[in-house]
Amino acid sequence: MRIGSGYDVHRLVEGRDLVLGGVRIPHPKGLLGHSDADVVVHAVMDALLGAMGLGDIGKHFPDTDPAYEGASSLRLLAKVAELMESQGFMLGNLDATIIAQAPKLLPHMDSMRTNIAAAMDVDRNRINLKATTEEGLGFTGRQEGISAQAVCLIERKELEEKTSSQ
Ligand SMILES: Nc1ccn([C@@H]2O[C@H](COP(=O)(O)O)[C@@H](O)[C@H]2O)c(=O)n1
Ligand SMILES: C[C@@]1(CO)OP(=O)(O)OP(=O)(O)OC[C@H]1O
Repeated sequence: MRIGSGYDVHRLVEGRDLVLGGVRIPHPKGLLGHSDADVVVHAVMDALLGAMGLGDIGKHFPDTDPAYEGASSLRLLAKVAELMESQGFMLGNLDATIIAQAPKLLPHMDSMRTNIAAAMDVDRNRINLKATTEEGLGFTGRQEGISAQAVCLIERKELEEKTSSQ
């Protein structure tokens, strides 16, 4: 079994859509980035790549590559899931926290969870998402940006198959 952690931040600006977990959320500002800047999906990808010992998203999807301009981060997550498959790993579970003073994310959590599970082709019960405000403190509290953290466990597929057949 291997553990990975991920962290990402994007700045909130006017004139951009707010996309979190692949859900377009109504808000006066959106996150700035080369891709759709889906900060929670970025943290999830970094956790998975970290667990595999394969670096980070900047290494796999450089922000200098026009191919990723405006890219759906869920599509990049699907590529990371393919990489996991090719390396012989499966997801144990993953848990992520979105740190956002606003908007209220609870009503969108279920859709985000469904999207992440679908992009990875795993059961929803392996994914947990949470949100917290920063009680008005710091850059997230001032609504200058949104950050996200993720941790995951992955396991070698043959090990899982052996255990489940015992
Ligand atoms: N952007 C957010 C932040 C929080 N939530 C939900 O509210 C609960 C309480 O948050 P606190 O920061 O006051 O502890 C939290 O557990 C989330 O369920 C949210 O929906 N959207
Ligand atoms: C996703 C990528 C690639 O488009 O760009 P951004 O959306 O800017 O995101 P960031 O977390 O700053 O860097 C990772 C990049 O690989």
